Amino acid sequence: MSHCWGYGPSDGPDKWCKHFPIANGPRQSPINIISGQASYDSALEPLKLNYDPSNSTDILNNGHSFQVGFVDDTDSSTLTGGPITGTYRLKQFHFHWGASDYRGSEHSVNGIKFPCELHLVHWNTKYLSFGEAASHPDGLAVVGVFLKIGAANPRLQKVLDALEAIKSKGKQTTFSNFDPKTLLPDSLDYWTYNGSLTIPPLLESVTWIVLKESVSVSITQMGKFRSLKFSGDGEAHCCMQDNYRPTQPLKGRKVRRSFK
Ligand SMILES: NS(=O)(=O)N=C1NCCCN1
Ligand SMILES: [Zn+2]
Repeated sequence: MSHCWGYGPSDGPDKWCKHFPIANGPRQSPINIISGQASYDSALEPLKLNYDPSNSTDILNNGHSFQVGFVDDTDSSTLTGGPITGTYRLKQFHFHWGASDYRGSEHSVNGIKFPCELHLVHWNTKYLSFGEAASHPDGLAVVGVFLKIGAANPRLQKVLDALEAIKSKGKQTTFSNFDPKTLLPDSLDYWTYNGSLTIPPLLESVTWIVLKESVSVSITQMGKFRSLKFSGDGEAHCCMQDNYRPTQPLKGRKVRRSFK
């Protein structure tokens, strides 16, 4: 699993533009969501998330986060409605988090960062694959969910317990029968805007759907995220934390909200 990029002083977000010039493009993510400037759009439909737990396959430490993968060869785990047209298939979910409870999310709301942010990554089935979809402006849809310090979240526990087996880069293990819908808050009210992947290649192909309501995570549970390593076995230990990109300029984009 070789990357020329990371989150450190020599390969972090400020350096990504060297290999990925789109880093300075017109629709980069994440952004700071200024709630008072997000206009209500009554044409925005409710989100429809239909996931089949049997589609979950594995959990992988990819050296910059960890991800839970899903079988995406049928329309059995999909996102429809919301700001998107057509059917988008769930490919994987992953998280971004900080070294402290005061940072870690990628998006922020009125300048406030959360300790962690969940991303559920979907691709438009008008294209043949995730890779093909990722190269088109309407190719991807990522649902972002903020995690806020509070009571321990029992719905996170199966994911966090699996981290024991994937501490270092490249480690992977089976992760079956998991319904990612259990990670979502009660309300599916959302903000939406046109953006990009927040990790290289930073492709400007993402319709972002950021939920207004957060879910809880305890300080102890945050410690489990931070127990992962960016480094592989036999490499100098480097704790996996602060794996978030700072917010990017809006460059004239409008953020819409689905709620009054
Ligand atoms: N953080 S992000 O925008 O979701 N970026 C991703 N890049 C690779 C595929 C999954 N997602
Ligand atoms: Zn992400």
